[in-house]
Amino acid sequence: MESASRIYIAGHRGLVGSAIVRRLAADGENNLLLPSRESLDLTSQAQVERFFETERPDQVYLAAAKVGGIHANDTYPAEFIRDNLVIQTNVIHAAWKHGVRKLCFLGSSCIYPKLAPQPMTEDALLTGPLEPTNEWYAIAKIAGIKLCQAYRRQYGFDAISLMPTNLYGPGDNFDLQNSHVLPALVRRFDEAKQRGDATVTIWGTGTPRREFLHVDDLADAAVFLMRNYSDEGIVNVGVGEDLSIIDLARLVARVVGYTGEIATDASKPDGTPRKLLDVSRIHAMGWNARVGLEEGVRSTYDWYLAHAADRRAG
Ligand SMILES: NC(=O)C1=CN([C@@H]2O[C@H](COP(=O)(O)OP(=O)(O)OC[C@H]3O[C@@H](n4cnc5c(N)ncnc54)[C@H](OP(=O)(O)O)[C@@H]3O)[C@@H](O)[C@H]2O)C=CC1
Ligand SMILES: C[C@H]1O[C@H](OP(=O)(O)OP(=O)(O)OC[C@H]2O[C@@H](n3cnc4c(=O)[nH]c(N)nc43)[C@H](O)[C@@H]2O)[C@@H](O)[C@@H](O)C1=O
Repeated sequence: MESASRIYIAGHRGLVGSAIVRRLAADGENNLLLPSRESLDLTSQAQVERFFETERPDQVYLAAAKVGGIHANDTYPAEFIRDNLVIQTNVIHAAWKHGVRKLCFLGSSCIYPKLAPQPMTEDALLTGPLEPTNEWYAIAKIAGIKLCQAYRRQYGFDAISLMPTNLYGPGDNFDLQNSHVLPALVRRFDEAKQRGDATVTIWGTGTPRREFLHVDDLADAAVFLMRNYSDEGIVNVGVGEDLSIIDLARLVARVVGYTGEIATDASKPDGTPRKLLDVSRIHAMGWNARVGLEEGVRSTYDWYLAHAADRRAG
């Protein structure tokens, strides 16, 4: 039987979108709208309007965005601010206009000030200057939060905003230049092991601290909040624990089986010194992350190995 709710997952081929599809499918949701990128370019207002008018989704998970790690954010500031502003404005407006019942917007922990007190509570938003390497992306994400809040206040549109910490898992981007640190290190250590390299050099000083959430936990939180939360306040989604980048590198090296040296390269940017979310708000609602970091890195490495041949072919 077809589920009653028509659910559109924007960005369903990406890390987060594909995890939300898996999570909803596991619950028996089989009325998912998954248009191809070729048939629906979300930067085109006309295409977005036509899609919503024709398909009439009931719910929307907005997981389509221009996304990347520290180097990509710093190198393509125009694309990061423009694409994200345009995609989210097109989708949020069309969703409201065509009667969507509920929308989930995904922000990021980088919306908080560079030197926000740790762990960062939701109230830290707009209390200080942003981290320069990703301020373009962060400004777009803050505008997305404000769009959701404004459409709720003026039109009563039920749009909620989640702030995930750094994510990883199956379906991640393993590009050496443009990805986030965790997938980059998985690939770097795996390739170094294959070649028998004596040293792997990671970017920056290794001292910044980051928090990592498995994408299946994020998808679970997004579905949980869509079912149980309806307010304008943003909600942090993380594990509430962080580690230094050098310790992450040691963990990934151990999982991959790389036994050489690990060096640091201080000429590369560190980014924000620490980014740890205060997750007491979502814990108080009854949600907790489940996947431990080592277990998550192991399963991500397995996924990477199973798909490395596809990547080489592509
Ligand atoms: N990854 C992370 O660590 C974090 C991610 N987030 C947020 O989660 C959300 C999803 O990120 P993530 O899954 O990692 O990113 P990915 O890059 O893995 O996926 C992004 C998706 O958006 C789609 N997309 C991009 N531009 C367009 C467009 N113009 N038209 C249609 N589709 C488009 C891509 O399509 P295609 O597959 O065709 O390229 C892809 O499926 C984003 O809002 C991001 O900001 C928040 C915190 C951390
Ligand atoms: C999710 C989040 O992601 C980004 O912020 P970030 O956390 O700084 O990003 P990152 O994962 O790329 O790096 C984390 C740390 O790790 C170090 N590092 C070491 N070696 C590699 C390496 O090989 N690749 C990368 N990418 N980083 C490396 C790197 O120097 C930095 O100190 C933003 O785009 C932001 O917009 C955002 O939302």
